[in-house]
Amino acid sequence: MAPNVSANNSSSVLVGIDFGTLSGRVVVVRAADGAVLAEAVEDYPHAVLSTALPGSDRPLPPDTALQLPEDYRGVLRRGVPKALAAAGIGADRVIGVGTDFTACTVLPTTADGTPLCELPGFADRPHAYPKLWKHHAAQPEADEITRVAAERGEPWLPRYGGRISAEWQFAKGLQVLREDPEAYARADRWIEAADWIVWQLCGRETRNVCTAGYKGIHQDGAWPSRDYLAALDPAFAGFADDKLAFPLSQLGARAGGLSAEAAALTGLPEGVAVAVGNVDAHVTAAAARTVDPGELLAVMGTSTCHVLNSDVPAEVPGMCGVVRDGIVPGLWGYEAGQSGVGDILGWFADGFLPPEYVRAAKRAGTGTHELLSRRAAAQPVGAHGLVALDWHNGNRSVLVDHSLSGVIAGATLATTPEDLYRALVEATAFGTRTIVEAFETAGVPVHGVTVAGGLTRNPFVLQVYADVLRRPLHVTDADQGPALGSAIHAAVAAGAHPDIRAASAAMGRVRRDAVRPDLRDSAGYDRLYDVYRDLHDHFGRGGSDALHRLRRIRNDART
Ligand SMILES: Nc1ncnc2c1ncn2[C@@H]1O[C@H](COP(=O)(O)OP(=O)(O)O)[C@@H](O)[C@H]1O
Ligand SMILES: O=C(CO)[C@H](O)[C@H](O)COP(=O)(O)O
Repeated sequence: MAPNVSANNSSSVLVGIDFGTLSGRVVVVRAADGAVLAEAVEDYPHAVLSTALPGSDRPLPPDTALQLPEDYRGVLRRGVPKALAAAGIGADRVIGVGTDFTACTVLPTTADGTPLCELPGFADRPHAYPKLWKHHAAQPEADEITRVAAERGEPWLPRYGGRISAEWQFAKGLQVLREDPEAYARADRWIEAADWIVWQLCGRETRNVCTAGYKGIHQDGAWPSRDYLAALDPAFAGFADDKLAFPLSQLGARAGGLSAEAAALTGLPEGVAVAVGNVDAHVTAAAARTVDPGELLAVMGTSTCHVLNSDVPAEVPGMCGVVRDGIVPGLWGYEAGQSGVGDILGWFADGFLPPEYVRAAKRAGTGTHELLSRRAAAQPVGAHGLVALDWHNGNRSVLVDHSLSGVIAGATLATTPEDLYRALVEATAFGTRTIVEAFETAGVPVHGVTVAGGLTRNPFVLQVYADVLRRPLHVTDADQGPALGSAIHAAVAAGAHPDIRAASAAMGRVRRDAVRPDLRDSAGYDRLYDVYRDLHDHFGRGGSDALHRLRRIRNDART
């Protein structure tokens, strides 16, 4: 039964669910003003499958990153009731639910949405599982997709900065065709997890303009032509028509009502509005109030996504994509990104510290990130004599090459862990500066920079970014920015606010100018950034193919 709470009732609440890389986060939010009444985090029991499938000891190939659909359902089954209980409110006050997902996280399903990996006989086939956004094993297919598109002068290629990423739908789909043609043939649908989860909630398939545009190659109302796909592989000709095609829904629209099955799973009332699916970064623009042209949002977590609206389409070399209505209906939405940010810091802080650092952090009652940040912050800019390249998870923008890897230049016998940590933080900030400059150089103005995501909890990281960018940073005032954004979209789908802009103004939360640059430090960072640019172009633009050779040597040795 639909609840008896009207859309504009002051007691109405929304549920927003953010499906992240390792967990799902659920928030319960007041429709009137966006106040977060409660939140719950539900870890995925199987996290990321990168070494073996559950119950198997057969090693997965390098750069594989898979997940389990049942872990996503667990967030609905356990996370939603937990958040409702923590809010201490009756489920009958909920008028809508909105979701966002990492992307491109994509899975093969049957015509009724059953994931292939759940069919008898498919549990031991890696290509039957959802491929997480950071599954980078489809780089050869991505290179081929780009090369053939460039040769044929496909008109959509400049909308993707001139290169199609290994992370996106077509590269991953072509990899399945090449490596497991039976699984490819059995998949009736190839669907973003962002749309699959909405299917689980309202019992019918929908497809959103955001993932279709950025992660699929849907531009100006069309998918890539059959001719183009056949030029990649005759067996791939029907990929878009057969497995992707579906009428696209605008962001903020109502995908349907919550089904009886999903109501039983979540404890939410049957029939409440379910918002159209969305991507974690793009949905956060509503929470961060960055829905107007020129307001760049950097969602800084495991990776960083940069999203930005503009009145005009432009060709920005190395961006992920520009999509009409891709963030907010009526504007051109741009996306760029860095595939590793928090993950690079975590890789170092969790794996490479001498025991005395771990003990010192324990004694101080903090984590290793806090200890390293405090020690690194005490240094003058440049005192470590280091510059790093932030490519430990490949380069998403502006080089679009996931065969690249990390570099640290300048290490000596005097280099300390806090020096290295600082150099890695700076490298990620330089990566963001490279992206901001690419937008501006291409004629897409960046008036302001807002940051969101888990890394905003680290004041040292924020200060480095403000100094490197020479700009004040606005900081999203919500612990779970994407989940709040999803709740805002749910409010629009439920009719509590007329559109995303109005809902963002009423429910979004941001601290303007929360971090100001120290321009003396900016001058020091400019000198380091010059070195970063040199190394970036040397290793990333053909000066040396050392990183590609190392990747080949690694893959040969492992196979
Ligand atoms: N204090 C910290 N400073 C910098 N990075 C951190 C800190 N704590 C955790 N991280 C990193 O932040 C990332 C998690 O970010 P978060 O936004 O919470 O998740 P997600 O990107 O999955 O949404 C991890 O990669 C982790 O290594
Ligand atoms: O590319 C994306 C969005 O377009 C991914 O969802 C994102 O990079 C992964 O997000 P997170 O770092 O927050 O886990």
